[in-house]
Amino acid sequence: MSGQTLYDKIWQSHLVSGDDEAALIYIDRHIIHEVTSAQAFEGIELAGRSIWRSDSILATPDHQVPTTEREKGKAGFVDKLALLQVTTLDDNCDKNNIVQFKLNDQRQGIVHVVGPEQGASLPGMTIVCGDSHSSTHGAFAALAQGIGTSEVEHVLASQCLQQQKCKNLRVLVNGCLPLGITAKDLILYIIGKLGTAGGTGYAIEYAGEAIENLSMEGRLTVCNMTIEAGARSGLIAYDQVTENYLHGRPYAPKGAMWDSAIQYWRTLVSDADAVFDKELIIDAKDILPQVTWGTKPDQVVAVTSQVPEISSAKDAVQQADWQKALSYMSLNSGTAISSLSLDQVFIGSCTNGRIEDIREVAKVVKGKKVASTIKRAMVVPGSGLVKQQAEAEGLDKIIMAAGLEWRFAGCSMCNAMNPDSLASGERCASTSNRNFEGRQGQGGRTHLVSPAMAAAAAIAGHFVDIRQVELAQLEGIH
Ligand SMILES: CC(C)[C@H](C(=O)O)[C@@H](O)C(=O)O
Ligand code: SF4
Repeated sequence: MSGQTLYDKIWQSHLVSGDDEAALIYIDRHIIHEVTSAQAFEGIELAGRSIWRSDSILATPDHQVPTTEREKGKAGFVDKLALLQVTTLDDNCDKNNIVQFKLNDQRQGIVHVVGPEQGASLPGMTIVCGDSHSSTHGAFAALAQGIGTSEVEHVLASQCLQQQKCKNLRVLVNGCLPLGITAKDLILYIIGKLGTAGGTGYAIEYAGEAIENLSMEGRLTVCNMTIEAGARSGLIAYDQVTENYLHGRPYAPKGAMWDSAIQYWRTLVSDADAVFDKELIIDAKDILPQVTWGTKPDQVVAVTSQVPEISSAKDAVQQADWQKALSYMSLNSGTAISSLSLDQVFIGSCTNGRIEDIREVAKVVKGKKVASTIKRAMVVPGSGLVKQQAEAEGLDKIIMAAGLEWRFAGCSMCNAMNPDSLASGERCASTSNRNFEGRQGQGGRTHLVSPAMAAAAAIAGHFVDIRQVELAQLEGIH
């Protein structure tokens, strides 16, 4: 018999009953936010049930919170429906003894930034959240996935989830990422290769030298966008990087508990003889800075290339798809990506709202000014603690001196469920994860990029090859 994959190991240790087709798995950690939990709590109440394990739940409001004037608290909400959602989350958490980092708590932030930074997302855990980007937490060698509101209710009531087992897909990234190429470029490149449905039915394990060399933040970025390739879960093996990151975090085990936890965590790797159902092998040195041109995350090219020719699409279906995307994005085939001028720049989200991302941005914009043609460029930390850390390092000052706005934590313009959005027709360089039609505001046009690429675009007013910027910076130092 061959060895087990990391996914198989966690699956097996959480299997309560059933088989691969219809299983019941136990859930260790449940993270909730204001958008997808209200109806679940209501369902529980109507059925006369109670919450099975309140201490497995961590809550924070993120999607609908305004990112300005946080000092006003709830009086800062213009949208009364958004306020009702946040207040309902407060009520549900208070009533059920659920830990919540409320609006004015320094620890508030985007669920997928908060869980990891608190050490609430731990290796070997099954982690769910009523949110599609829950795959993020799999970076800790955990089985993490997004669930729907009815499943949120199921987990609240029973601590279990009904599941069909996934097949195993390994994405092996050999070699080292070249200068200027980040985890974001890597995952956009992978999605470009896999396609938005390439991961459907699979749990993806990312492995190889380039993955091992990523920081925990970078790994979170990679796992975050797994859902954009159609897979619900993305995982990365446990190693020293994972261990160093978790040590001392508020929710991580302490003392003797830590010592025994790491003994178990160190087994959370795929066995050398594990068999994967499918494999994608990538050479890290082939990756250039990525920019999406269309309305799906797999419609992506290198910053050095052009908007593709329709005739190069693989079939008639894709041709029609590309045509539609070009028309929505107001682009012509053959246009150089670097010639696209931008109206707005958004830096933040659960993909790229962590401290390392903000450091990258500060490095690029330091001593420079946002181009006069850019209407607005904003940096939105993924959590209050990221904001606090950035301010302690003086990054906010550098960012504001360059003319970018410095906001309070939340999802912000990632999906515009709050006051931050694009106006119709505006073109935006965004560090978020989705470029769907209307995602950042009705008629808005989104190009997904890395934080450094977004920052460089804010300064230039159009896309530039970050490798040139970084080379110039290096030459400036010598
Ligand atoms: C609001 C929520 C259900 C949604 C999701 O699950 O993805 C959001 O986070 C998003 O990214 O669009
Ligand atoms: S930052 Fe964006 S992708 Fe992440 S949870 Fe919020 S809306 Fe969803």
